[in-house]
Amino acid sequence: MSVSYMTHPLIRHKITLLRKEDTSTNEFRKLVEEIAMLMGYEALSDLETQDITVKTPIEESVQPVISGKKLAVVPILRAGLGMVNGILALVPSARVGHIGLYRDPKTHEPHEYYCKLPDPIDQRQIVVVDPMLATGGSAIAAVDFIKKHGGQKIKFMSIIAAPEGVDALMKAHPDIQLYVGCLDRELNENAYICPGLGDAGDRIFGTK
Ligand SMILES: O=P(O)(O)OC[C@H]1O[C@H](OP(=O)(O)OP(=O)(O)O)[C@H](O)[C@@H]1O
Ligand SMILES: O=c1cc[nH]c(=O)[nH]1
Ligand SMILES: [Mg+2]
Repeated sequence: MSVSYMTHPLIRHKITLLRKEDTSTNEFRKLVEEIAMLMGYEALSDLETQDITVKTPIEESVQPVISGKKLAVVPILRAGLGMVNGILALVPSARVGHIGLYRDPKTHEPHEYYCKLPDPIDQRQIVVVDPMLATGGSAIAAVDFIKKHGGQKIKFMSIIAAPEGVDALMKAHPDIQLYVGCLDRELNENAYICPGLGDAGDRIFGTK
């Protein structure tokens, strides 16, 4: 598995704003979408293209376009939903799958409550999105599910990750490509990322 950590100042700047506890729900949502788009720009640099013939005012020419139908964005609900439009702004014709998981507050184990993927999935480039990679339990369960349904080319994008989550995901799925906006220090006793940004789902949807 390859892990890429974002170094672009625009991404790092927006992640800093995201962390502030007085960032409003509205602002938080916008930032998550913008960061997803900027990270997507980096993560999709090897996206498949196909050649088409276009007629310019001067002449006919063969030029590349994105094979958009071949991409699937798969948010892990709920918080991953906040990143979807950022990726769709780059590849509007991408398909969207959904994986519903919540972390048990006591055991921190992921529980699945919804799954729907584009069919067929085996030839698609899949980009799983979730702003937080903490213990890695949710990410591992999501990739397990995608592979069980035939997904093979998998990228995973998280805005903030803990070292524990990166290690666990690398161990469980060494074949995927991971893109991390910022690697934080550690998990606390409640398996929250420190310094982190709190509960991403609650901050995106204004719950709690
Ligand atoms: O790496 P892990 O330890 O599994 O933690 C990360 C997961 O926790 C959060 O979801 P949460 O369970 O809070 O659900 P929500 O998005 O509905 O708030 C987050 O969005 C990840 O999916
Ligand atoms: O810090 C964390 C850990 C898991 N989920 C979150 O939303 N935040
Ligand atoms: Mg949450």
